[in-house]
Formats: sequence, C-alpha cells, structure tokens
Amino acid sequence: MANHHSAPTHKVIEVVCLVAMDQDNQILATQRAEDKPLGLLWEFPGGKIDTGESAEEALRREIVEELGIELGALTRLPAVTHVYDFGTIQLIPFLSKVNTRPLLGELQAHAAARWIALDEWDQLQWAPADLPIIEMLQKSELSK
Ligand SMILES: Nc1nc2c([nH]c(=O)n2[C@@H]2O[C@H](COP(=O)(O)OP(=O)(O)OP(=O)(O)O)[C@@H](O)[C@H]2O)c(=O)[nH]1
Repeated sequence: MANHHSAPTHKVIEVVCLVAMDQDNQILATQRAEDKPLGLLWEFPGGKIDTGESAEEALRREIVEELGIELGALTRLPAVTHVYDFGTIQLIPFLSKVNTRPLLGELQAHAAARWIALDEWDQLQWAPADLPIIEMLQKSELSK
C-alpha cells in the first residue's frame, strides 16, 4: 500500500535561531551572506546544533560567534519543520526579550542586520522556513 506519510529518508538537520524582541516588539532580522545556501535571504541569527550540545547551548554559542553578544534569559518556542531541496530542517526558535537593543559586534556571518516591526516583515525576503515563526509571533501574546 502506498504510504503518503513516509518520513524523508534523509536526516533532519536541527537548527536553532534567535528571536530577539525589543520593548516596541521589533525583532532582529539578519541577512544571510551571499555565498551561503539561501544567500541574501533574511533569517533569525543562529545555526546548526553540534553533536553533544543542547539546543540552548548551540544558540548561545552561535550568537557569540555571529553577533558577539551574550544572551540573557531565553524562552523556547515551538519548532517548525521545513523541507528544502537540499534537506529537511527543524528550526527551533528561542525568544529573548530585551529592554534595550544589544549593541551588535561586527557581523561575522551576515551581510546585514535590521530591527523591524512584526507587521513590516514582508519588506524583507525571508528564508521560507521562517515564515511560520513570524506568523506565530504575530498571533502570539508575546508581541502584545
Ligand atoms: N540560522 C538560521 N538558519 C536558517 C533559518 N531559516 C532557515 O531556513 N535556515 C536554514 O538552516 C540551515 C542552517 O543554517 P546555517 O548556515 O546558519 O548553519 P551554520 O551557521 O551552523 O552553518 P555552517 O554549516 O555554514 O557552519 C541553513 O540551511 C539555513 O538556510 C534561520 O532563521 N536561521
């Protein structure tokens, strides 16, 4: 019998990302470097979980590497799974609410960074996996 729900044969890549939100509910968006997969699309900063790391450890490491900042308290949000032609990713967002925007170091992995209002998300071209996260944030009490 045909199984229309069979799992992808390739491994799911676990990726963590940061939703930094300031007091005005603006969020930090970063633009992927041109030479990377999904180059120049906007995303939440973060990256793949390394072997032996927890999701939160991975995110704290990535954010120091990419933006030069140490994160405070983090709230894990529901993950989204997205199938790209190069593989399937599980994207695990963490929320960091900040009273003042952190001063970013020199960007190590991105072409640009911007704070944007949630209702202005469509001014940027996002990595497709991020759209359900943005939708969730817009519906959520987090942004009220
Ligand atoms: N960091 C991050 N990656 C995302 C997001 N959305 C999304 O589809 N991805 C995808 O998740 C994968 C992990 O991305 P990455 O390139 O940032 O991971 P990394 O820093 O560990 O990469 P590396 O393998 O170049 O060292 C990429 O395929 C990327 O396109 C997002 O919001 N943040």
